[in-house]
Amino acid sequence: MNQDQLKEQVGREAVKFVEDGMYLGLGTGSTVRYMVDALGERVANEHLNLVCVATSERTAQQAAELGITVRNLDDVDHLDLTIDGADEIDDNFQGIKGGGAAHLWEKIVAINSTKNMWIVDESKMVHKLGQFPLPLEVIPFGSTHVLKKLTDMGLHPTFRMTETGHVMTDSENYVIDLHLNEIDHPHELAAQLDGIVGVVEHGLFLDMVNTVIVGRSDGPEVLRARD
Ligand SMILES: O=C(CO)[C@H](O)[C@H](O)COP(=O)(O)O
Repeated sequence: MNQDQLKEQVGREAVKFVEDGMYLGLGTGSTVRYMVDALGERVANEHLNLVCVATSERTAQQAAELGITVRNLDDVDHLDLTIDGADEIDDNFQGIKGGGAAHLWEKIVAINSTKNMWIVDESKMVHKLGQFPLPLEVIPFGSTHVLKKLTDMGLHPTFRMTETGHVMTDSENYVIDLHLNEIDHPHELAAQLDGIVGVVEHGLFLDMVNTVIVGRSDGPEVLRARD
């Protein structure tokens, strides 16, 4: 099975956990895209009553086009479950997210969700975080000074760019990626990054996920991370 097939496999597996009446958070990314397609099929075929909150404009649009009810986070009082992708998950179920520049909204939705599930192909499972560049969402105003500070801290930052300029998030902020190779102490790094004025949010998602579904050639593996 290739990577796309594994992503589709976990996307389809994840929607089996969705129950009628749920308030559901929808993540962002290519794996989530398959999940939302599968969710749309269930909504259409089984007439499920769901209320969904999306973590990006992209996901909101896809879901709405499939006839899934999408509301703003501020218009719901709770979320039962959020299903999202991830860029890396380590042996302790700590994660890096933000490859799709959506980690700010993803983290806000995640912390307001009773349960969180991540769906990944097996290439995302690592022993130690850090091979994947760690994304930060930063306020454009003064961001070159934030970049310099991060450089001085030895964190090897680069702005995430397109051919035409800065990658912009849905909140119209920039993204800086930290090229770290290895993150020995994720909690300490998270605390350091939380203290930098101008950094809105980082892509370390620590102690957050309850269930991980890993796509493997011999079938999806469901891992329980925490209650
Ligand atoms: O954090 C994310 C977006 O900000 C995504 O969940 C993450 O990048 C995984 O994406 P994909 O499923 O396309 O590999």
